[in-house]
Amino acid sequence: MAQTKQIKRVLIVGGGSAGWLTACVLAATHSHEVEITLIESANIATIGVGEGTWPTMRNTLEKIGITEGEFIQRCDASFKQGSEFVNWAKAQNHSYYHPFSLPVGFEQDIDMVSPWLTVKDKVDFAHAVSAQAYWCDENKAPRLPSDIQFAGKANYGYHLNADKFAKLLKEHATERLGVKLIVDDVCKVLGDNDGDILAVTSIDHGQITADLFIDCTGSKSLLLGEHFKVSWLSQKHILKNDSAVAVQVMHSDEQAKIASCTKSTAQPYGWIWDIALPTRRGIGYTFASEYCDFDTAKLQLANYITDQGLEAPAPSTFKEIKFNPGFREKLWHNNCVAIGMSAGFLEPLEASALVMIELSAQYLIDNFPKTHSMMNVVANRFNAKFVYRWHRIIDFLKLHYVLSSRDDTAYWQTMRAEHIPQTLQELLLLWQYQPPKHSDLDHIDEVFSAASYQYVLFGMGFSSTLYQSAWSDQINHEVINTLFKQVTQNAQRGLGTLPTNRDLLTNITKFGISTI
Ligand SMILES: Cc1cc2nc3c(=O)[nH]c(=O)nc-3n(C[C@H](O)[C@H](O)[C@H](O)COP(=O)(O)OP(=O)(O)OC[C@H]3O[C@@H](n4cnc5c(N)ncnc54)[C@H](O)[C@@H]3O)c2cc1C
Repeated sequence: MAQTKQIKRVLIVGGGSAGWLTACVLAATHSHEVEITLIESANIATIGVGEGTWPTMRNTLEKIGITEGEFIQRCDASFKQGSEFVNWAKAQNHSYYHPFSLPVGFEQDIDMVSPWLTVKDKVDFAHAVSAQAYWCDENKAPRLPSDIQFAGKANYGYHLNADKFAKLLKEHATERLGVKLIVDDVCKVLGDNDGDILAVTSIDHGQITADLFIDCTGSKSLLLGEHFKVSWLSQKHILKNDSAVAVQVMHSDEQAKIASCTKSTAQPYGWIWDIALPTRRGIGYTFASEYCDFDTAKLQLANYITDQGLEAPAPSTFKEIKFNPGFREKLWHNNCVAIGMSAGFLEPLEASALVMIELSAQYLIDNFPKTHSMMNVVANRFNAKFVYRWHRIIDFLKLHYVLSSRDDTAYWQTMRAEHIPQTLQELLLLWQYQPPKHSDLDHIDEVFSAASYQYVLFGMGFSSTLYQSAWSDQINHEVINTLFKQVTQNAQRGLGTLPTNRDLLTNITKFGISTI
């Protein structure tokens, strides 16, 4: 392709959450300058899981023009305020929150960790620094019925039905944003003389040409993986989970509580996610096949479900999923960029996959290549940024295992002790002397901020006697005590005024959400 050739036609291959989210984001901002086509197969299923989002999804929905009311109603969605981790630090009677809102004082760079350590036996870290922890205890929604769309009393994301979400995005992209849809199977990828992709060949539509190709074909990665042979960097030595069983479970009754955080409960060979939607719960066990087979995992999952007072569904409805945790050595090669599972996937912990799709799509629209020569520069910068991000996600996920004192199986012993990335080892050493702060991480737009590290570190029971001297010498006690008090006052106010997730969602079904 000539270096000055303009990029006018984009072909997105694959219509899962990655394909349709990317199509919407791109079309909402660039449809006047580029023609956007998406090809999806009617025969190859989407992965059909991925039901927890980050708060970034509010911004994404607003940007692409889907109202919050429509999204909630169409996707069977509920409000998510963070994650609860049960029995990760030890095998029994332990839980902590990683809420989405920042710890009080964090934005002002006030160290709340050192003073909290002096009272840590009375209150856990999340409840000391975030009202959101109290609201999660009571399954509260993060917003009032009168709040305008996408606004709330705390930072929040969503739980959703993945199939319904992809359907809504598809409808929005094709009916409102002008994305052209081709339903067909891609059977071949054709290269040109410069090594770029010239076209994909599909069974019924023949050759489909474009200037830029976006590989959203999931773990198949037809373009970047199969055609360009860009290596998959497996991270299984660090994060051993490579399998999952997922199932949909009915609520015990129509008025059952809808938890406002993802509940992640550690198991002998992995962990179980539990996501409550208005009509059902999505529950699954992700585990390491090196230590556990599907039958054992299904049994442990069924036990979890019945322990929750729910009826275990028929064994035939348990969906088996296999994946190889990792990411591609490059995410953008020549005129092809991979977004979604084709680019990478580590494991469901902390729901970092959809947000990587949102970040990739955002980067693409912020730096949309106008010509082929610009594309080379954008590709290099994209690769540097996203390879860095994959490494930081690995660090953060590994942190959850490294800090565990579970000793019940070889799985936990290995996950805790082996193959800890050097960057994480250094941070853990640093944090023995000082609590995590913004400047400990290299980028201003880190996927996981120092606040998230604080929640997980201190939720898991990490402690240091070295911080306390700093607190007693330097910190203004009055300011700190006022901030701690602010948290409990805010928590009490919210407990008195915020509806439960269930009540708010019922209200939204009847009255919608104000858009102005
Ligand atoms: C167990 C598990 C739990 C997860 N939980 C979460 C979570 O809570 N939060 C989160 O953010 N993420 C989660 N994820 C990740 C999330 O599911 C994915 O990132 C997301 O669904 C995007 O998938 P995708 O669109 O890349 O791939 P897919 O959904 O697999 O879509 C691939 C698309 O490519 C099409 N395709 C493939 N081959 C061809 C062909 N030859 N021709 C035409 N089309 C083709 C398919 O038809 C399909 O439309 C989870 C993943 C797993 C495995």
